[in-house]
Amino acid sequence: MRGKKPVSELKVAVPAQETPVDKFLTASGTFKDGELRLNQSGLRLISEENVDDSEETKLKVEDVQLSMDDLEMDQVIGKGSGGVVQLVRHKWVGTLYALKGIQMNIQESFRKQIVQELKINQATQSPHIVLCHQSFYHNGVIYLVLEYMDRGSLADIIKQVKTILEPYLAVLCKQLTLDSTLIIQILEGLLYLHHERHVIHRDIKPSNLLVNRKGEVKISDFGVSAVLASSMGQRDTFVGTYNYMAPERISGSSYDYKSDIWSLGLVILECAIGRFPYIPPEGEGWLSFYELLEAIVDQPPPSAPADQFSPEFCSFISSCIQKDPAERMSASELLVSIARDISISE
Ligand SMILES: Nc1ncnc2c1ncn2[C@@H]1O[C@H](COP(=O)(O)OP(=O)(O)OP(=O)(O)O)[C@@H](O)[C@H]1O
Repeated sequence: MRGKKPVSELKVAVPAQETPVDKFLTASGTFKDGELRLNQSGLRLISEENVDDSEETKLKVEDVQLSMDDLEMDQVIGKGSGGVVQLVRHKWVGTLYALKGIQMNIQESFRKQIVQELKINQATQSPHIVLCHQSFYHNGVIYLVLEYMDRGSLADIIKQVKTILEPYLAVLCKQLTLDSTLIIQILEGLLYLHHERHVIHRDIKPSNLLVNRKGEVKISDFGVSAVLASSMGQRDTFVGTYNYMAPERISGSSYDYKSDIWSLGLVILECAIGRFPYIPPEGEGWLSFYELLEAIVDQPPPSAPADQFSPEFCSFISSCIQKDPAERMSASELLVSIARDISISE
């Protein structure tokens, strides 16, 4: 291809950090330097005589290793047990990312090893999983450069709207296209993790289900906690909330993909009724968090109130929240059953 240079020959005159962005960006937001064009859609080489717009000539900005110097902090958008999540902007290209910092009090060599493992783990490609573009290590903190989900998490949404209406949650909604419903999107994400990546997420909860303005719902934190735990030789040490954990995990039995389905059922029920489905004994709060765990293991599972929700929705919830994993449906079985319900209703 005429005019196309190997990437290794690229010479980019990087402006000094103090230089204002508008000195090297055109009004349309394109950075120009000789044959180089850098804009919202990525990095391109353009021969003066032969402008080739084919996909092959495009290099995404995420294909080049990012560092802290490339990113401009905007604001803190969340806080997890590992550290804060900040909204950041790529200084040259303007793309927004969620930058998650994980502070770990472990040896530097260990942290570098974890970043290496995370890079291998970045192969995830599913429209239903939050993309981790890159990871790097900076000043004692491991940073993940994540796809920015601009409507935050389901936890944030539940706080704002109290309940999410069944038509949006459920499947039998004529106004919405099939794949726009929340349940189907999460199930597709789980199907990908379980069947293609052969991993259990282990931490499905409202704050790990992120939403964007296009109405897409994606599963986040996939692999990150698993990689961090395994890198530290603590695969079974769980940090986070136990509220959504399946009974077989709480009681220390062996568990499989179905444990994610239990968590999904509880999350969807919580979205529908506007509160965590397990309620403490009348007039009391949970005396301790062990009481809640005991209730999950010993009590009958919660269900969707039949007088408020459709039989299909109630049956979906009960197919997920079965205490015996053998009785619980898998992601693929749930998707098949939803498709069957839809075809019957049409
Ligand atoms: N990619 C993202 N886009 C937009 N907001 C995000 C993104 N990732 C995380 N957040 C926000 O940051 C919050 C904290 O996320 P984080 O993953 O650090 O912790 P968590 O899942 O809430 O808790 P834990 O660390 O216990 O798992 C989320 O609830 C969400 O509001």
